[in-house]
Amino acid sequence: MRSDPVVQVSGLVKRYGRKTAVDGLDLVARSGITAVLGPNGAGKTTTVESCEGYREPDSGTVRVLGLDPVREAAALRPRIGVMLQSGGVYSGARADEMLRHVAKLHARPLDVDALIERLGLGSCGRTTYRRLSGGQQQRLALAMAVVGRPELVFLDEPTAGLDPQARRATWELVRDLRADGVSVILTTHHMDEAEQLADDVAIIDAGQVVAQGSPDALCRGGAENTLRFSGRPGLDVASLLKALPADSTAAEPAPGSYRVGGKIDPQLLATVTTWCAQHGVMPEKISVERHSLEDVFLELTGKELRG
Ligand SMILES: Nc1ncnc2c1ncn2[C@@H]1O[C@H](COP(=O)(O)OP(=O)(O)OP(=O)(O)O)[C@@H](O)[C@H]1O
Repeated sequence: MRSDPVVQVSGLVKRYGRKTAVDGLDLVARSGITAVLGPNGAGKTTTVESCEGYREPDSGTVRVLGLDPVREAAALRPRIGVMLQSGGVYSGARADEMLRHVAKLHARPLDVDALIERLGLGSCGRTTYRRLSGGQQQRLALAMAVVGRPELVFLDEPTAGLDPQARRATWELVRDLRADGVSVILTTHHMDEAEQLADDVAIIDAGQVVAQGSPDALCRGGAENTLRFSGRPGLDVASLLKALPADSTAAEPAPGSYRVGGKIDPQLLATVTTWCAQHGVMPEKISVERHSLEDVFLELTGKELRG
């Protein structure tokens, strides 16, 4: 059983003028890493900013570490770390100065030099913020969010625009945070990032959470999977289909290559092999293809991640 919620959002509504950005959203995040996925404009940033206390809900409630992020901001701020997509940094300040300054504001900061090294920022300590590359600015923002050893960190697209090496370094840091007992809420457009890092994934579309669960559960649940096998060409797929439960599909997309779609469970596998046995077919290369998180995402939202 995972612990008490670190974030609890109930019926959150947030409008910008006539645009409803968040539309009665419910979200519970527990300790560990929670990834928030959704197409462009789904309401991820608005939701996260409401949790950070930057936006006041039009209705609904938000609790972060049990506190109201707007009314109890003073108590909450020292306990959370926030990585913004941009801004919040004086562009003339040096990278290392800024990080040391933020570290001093906290009682038990991380070792600044180790953090700089960890994120590959060693070469740019004396560089002013405005002269850092986009990826370096990104990593500095991450360092500033975590240096105070918060209980909970919000990371908004922490690896957007990073090269593969910097992405991996960021993933390692996020995993270390979890190992240290820090909870992480991260928004991302990268399915592999959610699959690699998250204990829990919430998919947001049109201002609501449309699915939530572990990456594994999301891939297993709801979405149908595919069973493939090889056999001699020209098998009677109509006969196979008759043996299968309703709502299944059976096809021979290429000669001798068969695909069965539907709820693939041990019973269905037994039905297929029994049918093969009855028809003197030796099924070869039987495999079950699980849907990826990306498949699940597309199925639920009907949209590509970058819309
Ligand atoms: N300050 C604002 N004023 C007006 N509309 C806004 C504002 N901020 C966001 N919106 C609108 O609210 C909706 C939700 O935006 P939000 O930034 O929360 O989505 P998102 O899921 O984070 O998107 P993205 O993946 O593109 O960052 C969008 O339609 C956006 O255009």
